[in-house]
Amino acid sequence: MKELNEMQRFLEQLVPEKPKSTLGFATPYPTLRDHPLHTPEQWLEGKRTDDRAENLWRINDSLYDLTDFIEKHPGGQDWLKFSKGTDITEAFTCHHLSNVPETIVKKFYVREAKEPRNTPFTLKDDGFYKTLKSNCVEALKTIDHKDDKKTKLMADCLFFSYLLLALAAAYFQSYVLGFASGIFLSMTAIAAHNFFHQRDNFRMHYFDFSLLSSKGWRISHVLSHHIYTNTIYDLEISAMEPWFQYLPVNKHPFYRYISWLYSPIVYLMMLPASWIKMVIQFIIDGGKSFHKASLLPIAAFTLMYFFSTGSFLNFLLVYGALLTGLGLHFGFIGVTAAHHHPDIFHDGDKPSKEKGELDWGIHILDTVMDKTDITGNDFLVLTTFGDHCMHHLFPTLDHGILKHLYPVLYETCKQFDLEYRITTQLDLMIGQFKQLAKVQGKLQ
Ligand code: HEM
Repeated sequence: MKELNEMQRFLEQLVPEKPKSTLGFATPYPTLRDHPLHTPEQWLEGKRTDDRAENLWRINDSLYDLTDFIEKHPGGQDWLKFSKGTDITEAFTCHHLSNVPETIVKKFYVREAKEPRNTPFTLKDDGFYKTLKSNCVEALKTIDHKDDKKTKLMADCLFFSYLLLALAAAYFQSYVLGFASGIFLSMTAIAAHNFFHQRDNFRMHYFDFSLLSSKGWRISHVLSHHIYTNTIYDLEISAMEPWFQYLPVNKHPFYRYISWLYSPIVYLMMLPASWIKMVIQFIIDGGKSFHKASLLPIAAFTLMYFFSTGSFLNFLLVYGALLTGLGLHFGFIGVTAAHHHPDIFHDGDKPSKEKGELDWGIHILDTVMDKTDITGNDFLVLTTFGDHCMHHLFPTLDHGILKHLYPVLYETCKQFDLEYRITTQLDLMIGQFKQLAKVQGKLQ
């Protein structure tokens, strides 16, 4: 009995503390944030409840009915279907570099919103982000765009290398080849991330082979993580809880330090768990969120089995080696990409505010650190989430183009007296572990 009580006390201590935002969202705790499934669809459902968009699309304080534009949207239908009933101000501003969308959207104006926005972010015409954007648009006129062809070629080569290695692994029953194909699949998926940010294209579906979903990531990564980076509204933060707790709250030492040891296990489980959660979500919503691309990993699995020369059990072990290479590589590169370090803002830290307001672009500068040893190498940039600061600020720009815009970023930061930060991959790796152990927000 005494042992049972002690066990219960221990388990109670493991329940994570609810994080509090220091940014000032009007709805201080996101609806459905702690649902155990953490699916992208649930995140959207919570956002619809919190965003005060009155079942329409909200940009600043105006409401629009874009129903008739969904099928005409040049970026693809997903974006407008997903975002119905939400505030799309930041997403709308950072996804378009031309003025055309601003002109078109006026046709769909309905009325002003009843309540102020839920967000602490601003996007003023003379603020940092919009100034940077117009400087970048000017610079883009003189930039040679051939580098995006190189990016496409690299993504295609990575995909075919993964496929060849996977088939060879099945044919020769080789765990080493299986593991190597998993690493190539992870690099393919990271490269494909460049493409699901853009208008619909076939390369975005390379991502789906990794058991992750390009459609799901357009919500969890593009609409959640990119806009609400490192805040309580960032699904890439909440979906990792309780195992990885990056926000500075009171945490049990188990999560602070033992997470350093169990990290590789979480990396291994992350992708299969995400695929299973996606299937559960299909069941919950009666197939509404189903999309054909989620069958691609099954097709690849079947093709591998077709090439397999050994027993089914042996084939499963080879496939397990592929999943091991995939999970370890993707997990490690993902968590050390750019966002987790004690010097990087996490909700609970003191934000840098400009005249009491937080320009969204400044929030991105606060939550990203680039990597000195990656930048300048097109292949590494594409396969390790490199040039991440510019990518967050202009997500539809191809990764091959981003490097040309850094001089504009340095100049605009100087103009606004802001700091652009860059460090080494090793520092980010160590910093990620330190951030997991961090319990107190940096308030100075
Ligand atoms: C959640 C909000 C939105 C997102 C995430 C989004 C995303 C995108 C993306 C990814 C592209 C392709 C960009 C490229 O490949 O260069 C695009 C293009 C475009 N979108 Fe949207 N969009 C959104 C809302 C809207 C709205 C409300 C309108 C207008 C009513 C609009 C009009 C356009 C137009 C005209 C283009 C063609 C490119 C351009 O002229 O900039 N979008 N959008």
